[in-house]
Formats: sequence, structure tokens, C-alpha cells
Amino acid sequence: MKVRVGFLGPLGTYTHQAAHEYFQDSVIYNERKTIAETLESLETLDYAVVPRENSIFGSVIETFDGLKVLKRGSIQDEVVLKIQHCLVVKKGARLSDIDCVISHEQALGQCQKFLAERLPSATTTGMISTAAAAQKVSKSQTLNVAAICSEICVTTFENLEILVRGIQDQNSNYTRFFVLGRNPDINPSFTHALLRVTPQRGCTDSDTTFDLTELLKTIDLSVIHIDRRPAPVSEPFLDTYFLEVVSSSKKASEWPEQLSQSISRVRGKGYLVEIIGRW
Ligand SMILES: O=C(O)C(=O)Cc1ccccc1
Repeated sequence: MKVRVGFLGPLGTYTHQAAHEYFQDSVIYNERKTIAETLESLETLDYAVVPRENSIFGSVIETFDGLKVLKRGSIQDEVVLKIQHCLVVKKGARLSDIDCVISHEQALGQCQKFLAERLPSATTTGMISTAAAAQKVSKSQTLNVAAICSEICVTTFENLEILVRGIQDQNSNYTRFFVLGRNPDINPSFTHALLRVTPQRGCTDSDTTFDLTELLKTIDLSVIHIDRRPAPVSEPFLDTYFLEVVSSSKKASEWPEQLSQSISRVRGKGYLVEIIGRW
């Protein structure tokens, strides 16, 4: 059977482009409506691709909220895509017609300067993806709504045209995507891992305060990124930490063992720890 890959849809999203860059034409692509549903698709599909972070606007919150409750699969690789946003309108609309701009929160966040300078009175509305925004503009009966999306959307959906190209706040704009596998193909010489760490009540020395420095000392690996989201428990202000760790180049052969020892040490202090990615 052909390999099936879930992605944040519809066709025309940046996630679809990242998935295509990775898997090319060798697989069947299955769109999902949200990032949460894309991660859940690993219950039935072989792979899933989700955006992880952007160089202008930072981490993608929905992805980390989905990773908090990930039940099946793990991250096996990453893809980096250069992002060039366009202001896309219904054919015939001019900039002066636009009073509402719709897109994924990430795209709106990456184009704040353009919106403040060129469309200061327009309202903005978050959508589940950039291509979902383009699709909505394509179906709109009026000329007053614009989407921020990739230029591909103009050929994917009808009656659209590009009004302005390259509207992101910096020309250098990249998004990093995670590729997850249901039964991941882990590269034996992996150099990155993503740890999901949730402190449990009572696992900190002072009982009430969680001490991040203490956790990092216990981990004792090179941590290159930290993301934090509220933990999926009823306890208020208890957070789940996502720590991206990398092997130190000097002792590459000892790295898998170092990683498992680090995890045992952290578990020994009472934290819930899982490796949710190796690449
Ligand atoms: O909405 C999309 O097209 C996505 O794939 C999410 C996203 C949005 C903006 C930049 C990178 C990824």
C-alpha cells in the first residue's frame, strides 16, 4: 500500500509545500483541517507534517499543544522552508477596497509592519491556515477581504490575484517543520532529540516552586530550544516543557547513552519525561 502523509490543509498551505519537499511525489497526501487533527492523523496515517517555529514570529503554539497530548508516533526529521507571503485578493480588488485581512496567526504575525503601514485601518482575523484564508477570499462575494498566503494559492483557488508580493517583515523568513512518523524511521546517527517534561507536584525541592535551572542541571545535555505550554492537568500553572537537545560533536558515539542516562536522572527526580522525537 502507498505511504500516506497527513498535513495541515487545504492544498496550498506552507505545510503542504514542506511535506512535498520532503516526500516529493512518492506518497499520498491527506489534508487535515487543523494542526491538532494533523497530529491525531498518526493514529491511521504513516506520517504527519506540522509547522514548528518561524524565524520572525517564533513557535507555533497549536503544534506544541498537540505535542502535549501526542499518543501515537514521534518526530523523525525536520524541513526548513523559506516563506514569502503575498497579499491575495479577489480579482479586480485594489488596496483601497481592503478593510479585512485574514490568515493563519503566524502569517499575520510575520507581516505586522506591512499591515500597519499599508492597511492601518483593516481588521485582522485568524484562520486555521493560510490556504483556508485564500479559499475563503476565493468564495467571497465582495472585494473587501484579502488573504495572506503563498503565491501557490492563486493557482489552487479560482478568481484570485496577487496584489503585493513579499510582504513579510523581513526578507529572510524561514519556518521549520517537524516530520512525524507513526512508526518512525529513526536515523541511528540522530543528533537531535525533543524531550517532553512535565513536573509533578512534589518533584521540586521547595514543593511549590518549579526550578528550571535545577531541571537543566539534572538534564546536563546541550539544550538548544525551550518551549513551554500549560500542562494537560487540572493543577493550575503547572507547565509542560519541550526541550530540544543536541549531541555534543566531540563524543557523538556516546550520545544515545548520555541521552538515556539523562532521562533516567530526570525521572529519578519525579518528572514525567518522554522522548517525542529523534532526528
Ligand atoms: O497556514 C499555513 O499555510 C501553514 O502551513 C502554517 C504556517 C503559516 C505561516 C507560515 C508558516 C506556516
